[in-house]
Amino acid sequence: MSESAILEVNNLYHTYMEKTPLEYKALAGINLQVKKGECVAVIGHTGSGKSTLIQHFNGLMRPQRGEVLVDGQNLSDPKLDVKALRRKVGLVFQNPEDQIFEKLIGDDIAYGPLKMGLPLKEVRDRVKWAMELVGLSFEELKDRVTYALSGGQKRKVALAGVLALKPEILVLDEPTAGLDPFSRQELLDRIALLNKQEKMTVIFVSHNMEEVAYLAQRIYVLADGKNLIDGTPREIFGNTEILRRHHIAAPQTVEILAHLKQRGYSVDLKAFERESAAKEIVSILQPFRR
Ligand SMILES: Nc1ncnc2c1ncn2[C@@H]1O[C@H](COP(=O)(O)OP(=O)(O)OP(=O)(O)O)[C@@H](O)[C@H]1O
Repeated sequence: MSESAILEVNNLYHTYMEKTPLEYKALAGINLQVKKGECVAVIGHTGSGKSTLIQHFNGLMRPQRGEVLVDGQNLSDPKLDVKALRRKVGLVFQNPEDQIFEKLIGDDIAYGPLKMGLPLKEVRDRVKWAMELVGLSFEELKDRVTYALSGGQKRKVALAGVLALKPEILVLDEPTAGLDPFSRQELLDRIALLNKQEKMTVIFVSHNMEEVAYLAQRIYVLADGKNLIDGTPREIFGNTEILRRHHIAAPQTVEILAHLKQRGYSVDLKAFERESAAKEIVSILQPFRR
């Protein structure tokens, strides 16, 4: 394990339904390294293996070949303490319904901390902390039933349930899928806060390049269960050749800057962050003449 990596994947393979007519190679030699405190996005076309990969991070799937190391611990170790691993690596599924089991919101979020054997006072404090972190009012919502929640609220409850375990690494599969633009931005801001203020390492899967550009410090691009490329958002989104060759959708700002460049304007394609892109656009406007 390299010194600063909190999570490392070396040459990981996974084949579904092996040795049956439905055999499918979902991962075919993936390598990935995430440093403590980083926010990393995993992108790639549908079926490229993203969800299969991240389910290895908390021991939900075990390596068939290759290895996954979390904080130096090899997840193939037969003596692996899965409970301790799941406290360290919190995985929020694509579909929140898959991880909400209790009738009341407060009970659902308290489930993990109670299973950890924490004292009731600490459980209550954690539930309150996690709910407020994701923007759910503890007093108003703790006794409300989970089945009556909207899709966005369910997503927040599922996230709070994982956060209540205070994981060091937060893994999110399509965190904002199905949310309206306001709730999406709100949740992205909460995730950014967890990464920056709480120093949580964040790994997320997304098809939404605006959200990848907004959150990620580094991006891994997968295709057919293999690594295609990885780099900073500037390296990936600023390289139209890479984007075109690998059919990666670009954030809107990159599209606008690329159109301007095609028309002969001198703009920096790497300036894709909203404020930098706005500056690039303003810089090419003709001076105002009376
Ligand atoms: N339980 C399973 N049994 C058989 N094949 C599976 C199973 N789960 C996934 N696959 C296949 O493995 C491949 C990778 O699936 P995976 O869900 O990891 O892709 P993904 O990149 O997360 O896709 P998406 O972006 O659509 O969520 C897909 O072709 C999928 O059909």
